[in-house]
Amino acid sequence: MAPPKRDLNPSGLGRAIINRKAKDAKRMQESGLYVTDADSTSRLKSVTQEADLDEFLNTAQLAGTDFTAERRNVKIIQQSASSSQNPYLLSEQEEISTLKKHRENKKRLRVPRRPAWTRSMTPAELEKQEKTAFLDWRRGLASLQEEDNFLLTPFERNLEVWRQLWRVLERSHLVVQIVDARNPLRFRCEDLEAYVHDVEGAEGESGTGKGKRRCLLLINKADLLTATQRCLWADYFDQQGIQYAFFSAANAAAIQQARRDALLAKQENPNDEIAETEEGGDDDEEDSVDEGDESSDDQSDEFYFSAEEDSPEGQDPRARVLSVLELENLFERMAPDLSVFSNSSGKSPTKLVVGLVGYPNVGKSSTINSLLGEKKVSVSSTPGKTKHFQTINLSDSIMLCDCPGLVFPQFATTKADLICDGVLPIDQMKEHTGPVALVVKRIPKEVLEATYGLGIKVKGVEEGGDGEVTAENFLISYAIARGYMRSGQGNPDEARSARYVMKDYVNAKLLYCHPPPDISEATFNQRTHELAMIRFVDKKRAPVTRVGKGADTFVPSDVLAATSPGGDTVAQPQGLKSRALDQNFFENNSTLSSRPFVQGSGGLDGTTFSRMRAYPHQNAVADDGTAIGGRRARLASVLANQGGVLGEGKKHHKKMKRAKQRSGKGYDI
Ligand SMILES: Nc1nc2c(ncn2[C@@H]2O[C@H](COP(=O)(O)OP(=O)(O)OP(=O)(O)O)[C@@H](O)[C@H]2O)c(=O)[nH]1
Repeated sequence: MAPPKRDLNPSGLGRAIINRKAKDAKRMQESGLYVTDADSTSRLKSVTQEADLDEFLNTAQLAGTDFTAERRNVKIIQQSASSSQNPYLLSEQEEISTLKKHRENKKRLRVPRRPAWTRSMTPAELEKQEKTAFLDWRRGLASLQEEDNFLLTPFERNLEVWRQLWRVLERSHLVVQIVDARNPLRFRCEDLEAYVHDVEGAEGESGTGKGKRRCLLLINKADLLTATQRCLWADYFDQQGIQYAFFSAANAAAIQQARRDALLAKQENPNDEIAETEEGGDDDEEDSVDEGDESSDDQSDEFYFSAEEDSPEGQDPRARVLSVLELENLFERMAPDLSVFSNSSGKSPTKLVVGLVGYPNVGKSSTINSLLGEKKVSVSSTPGKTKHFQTINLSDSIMLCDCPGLVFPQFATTKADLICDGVLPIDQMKEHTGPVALVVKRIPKEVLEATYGLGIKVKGVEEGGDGEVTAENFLISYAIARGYMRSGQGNPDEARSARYVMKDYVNAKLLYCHPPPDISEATFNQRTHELAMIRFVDKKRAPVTRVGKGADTFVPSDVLAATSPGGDTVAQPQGLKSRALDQNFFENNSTLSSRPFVQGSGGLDGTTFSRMRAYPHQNAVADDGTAIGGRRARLASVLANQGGVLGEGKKHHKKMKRAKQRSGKGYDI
């Protein structure tokens, strides 16, 4: 008898393992991780946050040696004792002591230096030397983080990106550090300025220009500051002996666009008189819009302040927002003598090279585009768009050198702060209460309400609150006004709302500017908030508000809210009458309490709202509180549409049997 045939099932375990291995290898190749000889594009991927395993493997790879892994000790993070204090933020006292520690340890934060090299070195030797120096640098920062418990910015961890910076610095004669005007000190890297003075010449021209390079701090997005704020910053930078200039790439681009439009109109109607706009004119009027400009959903492209330009502060030349021509002239004025950069054969550079460096998203590409007067460098609101340094001829005498955006190693107080500054990406935000708590602390309630057309209910002392807006009650009001509900019980989706709010904050729709040290935050931002109120004065308010979290605390606006003189519906503290009304409503309509409140006319067909009818695909909760889903939910939705009732179990619905009808007599209905 022939032996039984072996089962040659091609989809067996062996094949599954092979497939999985092939897939994993492909994924790793595509992600640029776990490969030792990656191509140039994946090597240039900016790495600012690494998972523990990635960090471990990358360190091992940089070291190029054997390693032993040590299990880390578990750290227990204690929550703050005070209940009103957000555990993800620092208390006032903690913040003071943390900032003091930062000042004391400032010198330990360094930009990685390119090790000295000679032409006689082989590429392999050079590579090894750079990797070793880089690894030492990373070890120093790791000790700051782990042994001294400092929180650092998610600094760039890819050696290849730092190499780009080294090349830009070597080529440049003037290094322009671009910072965001809303928080210049967050984005200014002091050690970079120190490094610029140590940089040797390019391409092995050792010694050329060492100590001769110049630095300029370009405060971009200056349209977001008032003239008074710019003056206060000017005072601070003057005291510190820092060379600075205010610029607004957005304003410059808007002026250029207006000029192009005017030219186009002139070409179409040659007989029309068109007022010329002077580039680099003496007044700031041209780069301004009316304060009461129509509010829009994306205000990041607009520029804000104009009225103050006529004030004494507006006349202060130090606070002036430079035009494109003025900036170009400033580059030339600040340029060092180029003959000191002459190479070994005595040849001096013919063009001034201006290096532009800074954090991602501070507006380097926008600044270059405005200098060029046309789109040459792609601009994006996603940080890290510029990947490779580029050189661009600005004129016969100036060449620009654009560096990829780099997160420098700097101290931070909390992760929430880093999200607010746009340094940590919002889409990867895992905890939203900290950043939003900072937003509600920085932006007054009236401004939040005016910006979004909301009425935010705050808890008074008798309700267990402190009368201040919390992240939670702001997000709930926002979610309800926008209709952002979580599937399931229909509770407000705070996490989703937080993402939108944080994007508005980072894009300056919710505007807050950090003051120079020792200046009160509230005083510094007072005018900014007043202007925001003017901008959003006509915004309509949402007619719904809430008093607490969860379906059982949702109440219709007409029960809780009082109508303001302007006709808007705003929340008022609950009076006795309202409380009695509430009690009556919830106690006598207990079945209603498990239903979400929906603004407008009840159900989709104008009748009472039924989640089954509105969202038959979603999980639902039966009256007894048990979850119903899948087939049962679908069935329930059909029944609800037919006016039927969901029974106890499956059996009851097998056939629509005629059930015994009760007269209702004997029941107390
Ligand atoms: N309000 C205002 N927004 C600006 C200004 N300059 C740039 N922005 C905005 O800031 C964002 C980032 O601008 P980019 O020019 O792409 O920034 P970048 O520094 O080149 O970014 P990377 O390519 O990531 O390094 C964009 O949304 C710009 O519209 C400005 O002067 N004022």
